[in-house]
Amino acid sequence: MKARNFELINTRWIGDGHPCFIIAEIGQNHQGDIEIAKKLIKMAKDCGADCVKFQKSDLHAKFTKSVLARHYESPHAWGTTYGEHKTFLEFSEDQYKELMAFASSVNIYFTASAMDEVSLDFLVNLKVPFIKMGSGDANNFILLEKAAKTKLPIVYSTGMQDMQTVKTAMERMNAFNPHVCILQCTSSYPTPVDQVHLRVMQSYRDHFPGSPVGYSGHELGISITLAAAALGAHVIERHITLDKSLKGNDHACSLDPSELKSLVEGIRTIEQALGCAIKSKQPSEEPCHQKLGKSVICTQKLEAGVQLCSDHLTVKVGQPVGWSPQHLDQLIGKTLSRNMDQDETITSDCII
Ligand SMILES: CC(=O)N[C@H](C=O)[C@@H](O)[C@H](O)[C@H](O)COP(=O)(O)O
Ligand SMILES: C=C(OP(=O)(O)O)C(=O)O
Repeated sequence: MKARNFELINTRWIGDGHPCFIIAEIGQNHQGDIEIAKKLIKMAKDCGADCVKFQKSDLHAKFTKSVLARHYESPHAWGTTYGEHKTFLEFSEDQYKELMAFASSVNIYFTASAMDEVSLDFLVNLKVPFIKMGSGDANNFILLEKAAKTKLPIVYSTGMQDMQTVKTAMERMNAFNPHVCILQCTSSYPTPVDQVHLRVMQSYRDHFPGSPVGYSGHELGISITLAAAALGAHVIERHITLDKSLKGNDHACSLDPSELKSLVEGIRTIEQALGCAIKSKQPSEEPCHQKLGKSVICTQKLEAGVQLCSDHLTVKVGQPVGWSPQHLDQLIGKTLSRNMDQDETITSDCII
């Protein structure tokens, strides 16, 4: 069976046997202001996220002229046309370099989604450790293949797609690159609870046995994302914000600092609680076992040399804790080494 893990970043693996990798998606919640972007990077680090992520576009490579010229009437618009709006939110290549250096100075991983071929080339040159492919490109096989050919690991989000498209996309990427992590995602802001479908993660696990599987969420709050972690998500991505009431399409469904901190703490607690699949008595159970654990007990006074039969034996809470009830059958036919009282616990030294 293929191992479901790979090295995402030098020494940091994702997948089975490794901690959940938590991506704080800054996206365009920086309001086009590099100082706010730095505050968000610092906030993500302080809250315990593993990585910050931006969205890199070359507007003429990503959008047609008519889309850029389209009137953008929205309370979240930063310009009168969609082009003006997106230009306002786009950082320059030098600003990306500055942000990457800042992330490195606060010791958090940095990457961005490559939203077109020009941006992919730029991010590769920038030497981001892995490439995020967002849902807008989840069916853009040409760009996905180009990303795969860079040989950088890929985190691939799958909003707005069906299973057949996702399967084809994975095949096309895996032909060049085995290191693709796939995220369940619904691209609505905020996502209605009944359109989240965390169970898709299990379908991805079944269909892509060599791939880590995670969740990129746009719902309100943190409980659904915690559930994704409890279902074993290897990677979690959520948008972050300094203030949910700020202007911008994504702020309302983003996590503020207190939510991000709670999410990270919750994920780390869940990971510990998921533990391992081997059932065994735990060290912390010993006091309860000593107080309430049952033992095999004599039903009557018995003399040394008696051969035990089932009528001689019952199961009760006794002192000391002795012969375990699950092994009661092994006592039948055994000879007592000493006299025993009614209600006395059988211990291993009571039989020959
Ligand atoms: C699918 C996709 O790319 N979604 C992104 C990631 O989740 C979003 O952050 C969009 O960039 C954002 O919602 C767009 O908002 P506007 O159109 O107001 O700039
Ligand atoms: C759109 C993006 O992500 P997702 O589809 O996971 O929301 C992105 O990373 O730019």
